[in-house]
Amino acid sequence: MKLLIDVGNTSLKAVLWHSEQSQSADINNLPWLKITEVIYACVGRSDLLNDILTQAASNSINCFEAKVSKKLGDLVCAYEHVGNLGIDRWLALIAGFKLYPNKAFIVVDAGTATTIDVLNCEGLHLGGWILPGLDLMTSSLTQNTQGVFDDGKTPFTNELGKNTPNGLKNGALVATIGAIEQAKLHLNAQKADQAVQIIFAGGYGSLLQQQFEESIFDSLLVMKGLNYWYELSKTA
Ligand SMILES: Nc1ncnc2c1ncn2[C@@H]1O[C@H](COP(=O)(O)OP(=O)(O)OP(=O)(O)O)[C@@H](O)[C@H]1O
Ligand SMILES: CC(C)(CO)[C@@H](O)C(=O)NCCC(=O)O
Ligand SMILES: [K+]
Repeated sequence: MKLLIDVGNTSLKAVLWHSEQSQSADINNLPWLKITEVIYACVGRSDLLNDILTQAASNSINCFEAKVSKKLGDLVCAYEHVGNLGIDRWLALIAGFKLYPNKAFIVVDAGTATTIDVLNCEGLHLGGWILPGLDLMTSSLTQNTQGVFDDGKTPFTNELGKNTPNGLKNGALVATIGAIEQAKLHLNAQKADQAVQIIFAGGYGSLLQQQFEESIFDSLLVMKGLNYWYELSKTA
């Protein structure tokens, strides 16, 4: 089985992958005898990752770090400086492309940051946006103003706010929804007759998914991307 690791800005996630199935991994007690290779991606540095890579090396297990490339199969990256695109964004696009081949889609990864990426039906990444994640949006306001406060229990909804926590939380949610609506315009301009598939991932992905009919949430999107990246890189 493979050990797949996704290091974000807030947390490290690891799963064991075997015969197209994922299984949660206990990073304090990894089954090194059963692991054939480690495939990882990181957008920030991590001591925990370094520790796992050291353990892999002492077990003579090969480790592969996923990197963004200008092309991967039929997928083409929008960035001129591909090394600047977050690897988590590229992996989410790779996974989406495998899930919906020849289909235009938008990937929304909602974690510490919210990223929105647009891919057309030819596999061309048209580009995307980076927004503060929902928590960053609200905390930047509570920390930089006198009067804006959160009560720790108000949910994110798309209603108009009639008190401060409502105004704050719902403002963050609708700003994010509005950005996704803007992303749809970039694909509708290309193909007016086709519905656009939206794929959500990340800690707030499930909440956002509920705002868009016929969209999907896939908590394993980046992990699936790691797995496909490895398969495609081997044959490239
Ligand atoms: N059910 C949930 N599980 C985990 N995180 C959640 C959940 N609901 C909301 N969140 C929020 O999602 C964020 C974490 O998301 P995620 O794990 O995708 O990001 P990350 O890996 O920490 O960050 P990034 O990849 O953007 O650096 C936190 O802001 C957390 O408060
Ligand atoms: C935006 C984040 C932090 C989201 O995890 C990550 O994708 C990243 O560090 N990106 C680098 C900048 C870019 O994607 O243009
Ligand atoms: K992430």
